[in-house]
Amino acid sequence: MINKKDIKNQMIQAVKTVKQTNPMAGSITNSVTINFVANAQLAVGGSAAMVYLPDEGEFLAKAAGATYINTGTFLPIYEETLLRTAKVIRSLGKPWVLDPVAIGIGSLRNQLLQEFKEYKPNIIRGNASEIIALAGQWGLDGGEKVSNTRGVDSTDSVSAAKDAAVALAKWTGGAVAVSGETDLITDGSIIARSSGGSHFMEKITGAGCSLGGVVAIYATATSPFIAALTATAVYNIAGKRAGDKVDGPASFQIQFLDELYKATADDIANNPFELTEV
Ligand SMILES: Nc1ncnc2c1ncn2[C@@H]1O[C@H](COP(=O)(O)OP(=O)(O)O)[C@@H](O)[C@H]1O
Ligand SMILES: Cc1ncsc1CCOP(=O)(O)O
Ligand SMILES: [Mg+2]
Repeated sequence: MINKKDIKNQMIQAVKTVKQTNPMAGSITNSVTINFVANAQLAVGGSAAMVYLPDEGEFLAKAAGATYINTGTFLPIYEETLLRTAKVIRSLGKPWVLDPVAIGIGSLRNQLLQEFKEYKPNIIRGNASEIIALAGQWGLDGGEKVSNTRGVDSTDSVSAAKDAAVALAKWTGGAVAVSGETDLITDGSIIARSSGGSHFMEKITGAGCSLGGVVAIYATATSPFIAALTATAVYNIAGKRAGDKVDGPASFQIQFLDELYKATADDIANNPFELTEV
């Protein structure tokens, strides 16, 4: 039986722990939004560190409470960096978040995303098209073998990605977060739908990437499902508040970081979400 009150209490605990302990999550992420990812992680109370090289990825995997891997832009060195980092994470049993940005573009990205199937990321975060494409590439229910991703933006609805998200969560034993106007988070048996945010989130680059980085910060302090739900909730409340105050994307980006910083544990747990069983 799902207990919403218990879930809210766990969210509150996760937010407070992060604000009190300033946990570090390491990131290997794309060069487009790397600065925004770090700023968002700091705004919620975490500590950020970004690297590109193999031994530095291994170092952060050991030093950090969780790791964020985002496949948005590739360099040849990533073949070595991503696999060596993932091996260390797995050997230590630490949580990590995969954001399969731009799945379907290029051979190295697709080869590494295939190899990650056996590394079972604790949290997979992506937009609907990326989640459907990853489930398809991994041969799981709800996926499409031919990726509909047009680049980095989604061409599918969040509800169309439900079966793919559930299948991915069952495969990893962790959680999956699908972003969009209403976000869907699942651990394979419970589905949470979190609402809020702003249409301006589609008009800035890095809303999704930075959400993934913030999921990694909360994953240092709580379970994959609560981490994904808490990060999604803070994005929805901060996005709503920022969107109500501004009239364009540039000021939205600035205001959004302020609202991420200002959101309290109660604000975040009280952002609307619905729970159902799979
Ligand atoms: N139309 C929208 N209305 C409200 N929030 C949105 C909307 N589109 C995206 N978001 C929010 O923006 C963040 C990033 O989601 P999304 O744009 O789907 O990711 P990506 O940037 O990876 O494609 C999430 O917090 C999501 O809830
Ligand atoms: C535009 C772009 N190109 C490669 S990665 C990237 C950023 C994608 O960011 P997000 O998925 O958060 O919109
Ligand atoms: Mg994205």
